[in-house]
Amino acid sequence: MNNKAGRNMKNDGIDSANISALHCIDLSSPDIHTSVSLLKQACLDSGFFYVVNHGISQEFMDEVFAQSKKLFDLPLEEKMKLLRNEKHRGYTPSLDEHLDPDNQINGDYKEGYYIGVEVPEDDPEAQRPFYGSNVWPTAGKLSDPSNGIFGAGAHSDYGLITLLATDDVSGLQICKDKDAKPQIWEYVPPLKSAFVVNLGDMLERWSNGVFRSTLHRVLANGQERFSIAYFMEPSHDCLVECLPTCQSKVNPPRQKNESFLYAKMKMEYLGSTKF
Ligand SMILES: O=C(O)CCC(=O)C(=O)O
Ligand SMILES: [Fe+2]
Repeated sequence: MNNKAGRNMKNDGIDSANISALHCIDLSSPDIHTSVSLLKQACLDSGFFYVVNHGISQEFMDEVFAQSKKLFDLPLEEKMKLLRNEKHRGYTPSLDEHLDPDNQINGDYKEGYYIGVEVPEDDPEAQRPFYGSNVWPTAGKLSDPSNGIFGAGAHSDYGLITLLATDDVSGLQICKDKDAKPQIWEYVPPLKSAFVVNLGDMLERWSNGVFRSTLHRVLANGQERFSIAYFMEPSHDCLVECLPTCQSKVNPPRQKNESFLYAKMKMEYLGSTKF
């Protein structure tokens, strides 16, 4: 994903909002008990946390970001040859996506490039929604929330877990209480070599609302910004049913059991089924 903007600010633009203090899970730590308790606390609190020492080398990540920059630096007409298909794979130009229509005048200013599990065109699986072949191969705006201009509008991710790698430009914000008035947005600052991890709606649903899928958005601060998100999801047939440890007589399951595909399509097309 690429957020471009036309002018540089004199700082990184993060002085006007709170900064979120997220837990950092060190996968190389021998102290599993502490890691597990930090992880649980993060899942209960906001569903957002950092992961470090995850085994993916900085050199590899630098190379992935360099390739991403090369792709987004191509002239628009070249990128349009990779335009997203009906399976949501491929290039999404600036303003193509509209993650928060209630609060956005235009679409998201970000550009995107979506790929998923590669399924050959002649494979029966390729006919299923969201499955299929991948599409292979600027001066922008400063965000202005009061005028509905965002790099990416407010949304929560609908899958299980999202792993997000970003460059060192700030932009991601979370809102832990979506019903608060006014909403309070906190920056999640980039942390070198870490992935930002966040839980999606399906995990919130699985845990009967115990684990949190938190609203987030991206503000463009005047600098070019690159991020790469990996959305982890169960198979389409997987039944999303409330975990036994997350229900009781006084706290019965709040959602019906549904296949992941059905629940996902409902969220996509009929609006959110979040608690
Ligand atoms: O670019 C970012 O920091 C967040 C992207 C995001 O929220 C998403 O792709 O779902
Ligand atoms: Fe997201």
